[in-house]
Amino acid sequence: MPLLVICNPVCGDGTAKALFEAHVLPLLEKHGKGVYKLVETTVDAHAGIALAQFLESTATSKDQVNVILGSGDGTLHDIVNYLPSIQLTGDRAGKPFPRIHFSLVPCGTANALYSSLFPPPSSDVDIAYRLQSVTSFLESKPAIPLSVAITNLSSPPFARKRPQTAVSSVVTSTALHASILHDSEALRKEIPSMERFKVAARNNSTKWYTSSVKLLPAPSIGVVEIYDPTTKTFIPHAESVLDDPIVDVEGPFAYFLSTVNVDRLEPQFRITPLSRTIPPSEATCDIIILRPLRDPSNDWDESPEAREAFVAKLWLVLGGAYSNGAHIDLRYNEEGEIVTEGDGPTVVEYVRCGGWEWSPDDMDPSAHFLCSDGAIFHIEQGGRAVCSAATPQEGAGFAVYA
Ligand SMILES: Nc1ncnc2c1ncn2[C@@H]1O[C@H](COP(=O)(O)OP(=O)(O)OP(=O)(O)O)[C@@H](O)[C@H]1O
Repeated sequence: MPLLVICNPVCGDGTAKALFEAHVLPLLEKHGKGVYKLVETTVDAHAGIALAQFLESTATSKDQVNVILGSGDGTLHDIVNYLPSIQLTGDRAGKPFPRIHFSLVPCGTANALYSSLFPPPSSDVDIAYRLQSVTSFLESKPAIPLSVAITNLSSPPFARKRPQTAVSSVVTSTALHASILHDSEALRKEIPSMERFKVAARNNSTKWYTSSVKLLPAPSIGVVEIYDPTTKTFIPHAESVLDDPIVDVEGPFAYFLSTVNVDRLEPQFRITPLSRTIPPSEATCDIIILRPLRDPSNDWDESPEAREAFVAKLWLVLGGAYSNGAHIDLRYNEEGEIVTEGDGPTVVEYVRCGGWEWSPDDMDPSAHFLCSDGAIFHIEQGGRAVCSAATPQEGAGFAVYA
């Protein structure tokens, strides 16, 4: 079975190539795994094109295809977006794509998927930690199918345009997370370090995002589920029943972030922790929603003062994600203080469902950003984003050694 190695030399701290030369390639050789082709990506989005060319040049192979991928999440994103958008030519023309099995070597900045599959013991990780997915491949362990979240960004009906599609294997977000990713890119020249994310977060901390949201059930469950901190389980959402399962959620929103496959976006930032501790039985989106007007101390007040007052609560929630996902159990007391006990309203709504729709208010430009695995998209005026989770069929799609 031919083996393709793809390495992004510019991801993370730029040491992927050295890591491959010193450790990954010798390990493959030691196990008799001849590398059919070694690709160092030379430009943005190169990985998907290289994999498509590889598939076309190995058309006789009926087996699954194995790829060793040295990168962060963005390079995987390039692949999962490019392949479904093309038709293979040559001997593969008209034939279905084979299943593609990835062995991940974490070389990026955040490595959300890898650190979700292999939670790091501490912030200091050694070579053995980084070679676990390759080792699983070498030990012929089964690969886990990757779910994807497919988001269609549609224009207003009168525009008569095809929707734009974004495929995520990690995160799809709007509101604060999308704004941080958007603004930090603009700050890259001025602040090349990771500090730019902190600056972008501070600059956006008082923003609330106006949008209408619909939560859609996963087909086999039939209703939208919500996490209940009392029972520590997902229960049917109070507004979702089998014959009327769609839940309408009104903003404003401070945070709206949806994941597939991962419980964290960085090694210690467990934003959707239950995707690991209560794994879903089918492809679902785990969504964290923070709506400031749920705060009992807020009397439907959207003034600048109310937004300023909420910032400390926002940081408490995000701090909880850094404390092993503790934010999902936080509640408000009657005074609107955030507490860890009692039976007050939960601070975040942690939803598990089949998909969602985000229809931003035309008057709120910041609500029009959407982030798909770090790539930023813009929802047109009058348009909306519709996201649904999907799992590949047997023998197709993407899988990863874990
Ligand atoms: N030679 C190259 N020059 C410039 N960009 C590249 C090159 N090769 C790949 N890229 C781009 O680099 C981007 C970032 O890669 P990736 O996300 O894998 O690393 P990261 O951002 O450091 O990690 P993470 O996503 O885990 O935070 C990808 O979008 C990819 O298209």
